[in-house]
Amino acid sequence: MNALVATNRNFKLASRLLGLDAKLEKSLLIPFREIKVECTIPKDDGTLASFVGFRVQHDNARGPMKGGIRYHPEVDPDEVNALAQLMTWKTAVANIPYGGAKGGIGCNPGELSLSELERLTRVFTQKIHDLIGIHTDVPAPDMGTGPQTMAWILDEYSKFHGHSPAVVTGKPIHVALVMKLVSSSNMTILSDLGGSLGRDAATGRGVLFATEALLNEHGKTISGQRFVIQGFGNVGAWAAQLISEQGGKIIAVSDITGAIKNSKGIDIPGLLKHAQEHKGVKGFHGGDPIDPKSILVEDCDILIPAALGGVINRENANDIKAKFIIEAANHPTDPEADEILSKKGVVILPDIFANSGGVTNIQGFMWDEEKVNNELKNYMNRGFKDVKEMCKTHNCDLRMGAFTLGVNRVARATVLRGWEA
Ligand SMILES: NC(=O)C1=CN([C@@H]2O[C@H](COP(=O)(O)OP(=O)(O)OC[C@H]3O[C@@H](n4cnc5c(N)ncnc54)[C@H](OP(=O)(O)O)[C@@H]3O)[C@@H](O)[C@H]2O)C=CC1
Ligand SMILES: O=C(O)CCC(=O)C(=O)O
Repeated sequence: MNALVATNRNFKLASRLLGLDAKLEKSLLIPFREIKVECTIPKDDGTLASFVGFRVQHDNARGPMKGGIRYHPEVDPDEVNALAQLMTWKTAVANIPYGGAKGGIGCNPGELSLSELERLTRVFTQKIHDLIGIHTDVPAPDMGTGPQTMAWILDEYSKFHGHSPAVVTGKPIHVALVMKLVSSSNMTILSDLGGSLGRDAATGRGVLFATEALLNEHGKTISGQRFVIQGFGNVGAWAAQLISEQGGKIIAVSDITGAIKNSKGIDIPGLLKHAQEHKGVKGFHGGDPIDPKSILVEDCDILIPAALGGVINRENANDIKAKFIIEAANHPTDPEADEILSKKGVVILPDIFANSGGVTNIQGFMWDEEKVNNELKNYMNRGFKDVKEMCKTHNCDLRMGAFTLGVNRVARATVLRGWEA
């Protein structure tokens, strides 16, 4: 199902549960602004390459819009629209004073050199710089982008507006981190560009805290549970590392290069090293290769999709064996799959809560990492309690609990601000 159709459907279900006025519903659904720009760059060999970049600013009733920028071949306007809308509900679920936005460029970052990626990022920033900013819209990393991308945006934006470190979040902590030469274990507290300690791990750490909160409610702990993770990038790899540190057994992992399985539990630090050295999980000797297409239906307790959207759908929902699905990716589950899984008794922790750790990690105080992580845990626990409260009020599942929570908060802010021209 098209990502926007699916997201709109969930929004409308929540709107009906809340009894929102039809005109308010319509106003919440239409994005504040949609930007589409042409980005042409000279490639390293002197030829030209053209790409299309998008930024959809969905809603700013609760504060400046906020959301990642994705570099991926499948980026399309409907998907960016859906992801922007999800950001609006996500920031509201997290109860932070931000709205929602999302951006992306249709490109394959793996096929571009570092200098080509830098040129592309700078051209994109030139095209959108007057529409983003600390009080309007604050980008961050998403699939295919990271701290280095944010540093280039900061630099390009600052040429037009003066030094503006707060125009993006997810900035590098230290140049060595950008170059991926250090890991969190020996992370320095130097912050060359004002990056927040813990942001790199924040989404994965939020996934850990969200999983703990859910399991706790079911009388379980992370320790001893069998996990399968699709995607071994920023979110998937951090989630894997942190979950395995808590005694969770990661039995299968996949990325674009392939998938590996080890029923006794994969050595995650070993896999991280391998993936860095070989640009992917393929060829790791600590497990057996399996068909990446089967990763979502592997026998496990907890499935964590941490890559693309729409991967859990009516084609595979019936075959899923996990008892819990933690949506680290954005909109990994189609509404049709939601229905099938609900009938099977599978509990789904929805994206707009489960992966909100990244966007929650905004602070300008240069807190130490322990303080950042403690605050994140508090936010995630509070969020889970709030979502459960809405489930009780509206007699609904966790996805609708999160949607009604987010939509209600945004609707209230919208009504309070009014429409007078
Ligand atoms: N970064 C963040 O802070 C946040 C991200 N998210 C969401 O989490 C998800 C992952 O984002 P992030 O970790 O940042 O992205 P990354 O680009 O860092 O990692 C994505 C991972 O998914 C893998 N992948 C891509 N396509 C496939 C596929 N078809 N099958 C299996 N694996 C695949 C990639 O493989 P390879 O590297 O080999 O291409 C990579 O391992 C996205 O849905 C994103 O929107 C949500 C909240 C915040
Ligand atoms: O940190 C942010 O602003 C948003 C991260 C993001 O894109 C997401 O949560 O999907």
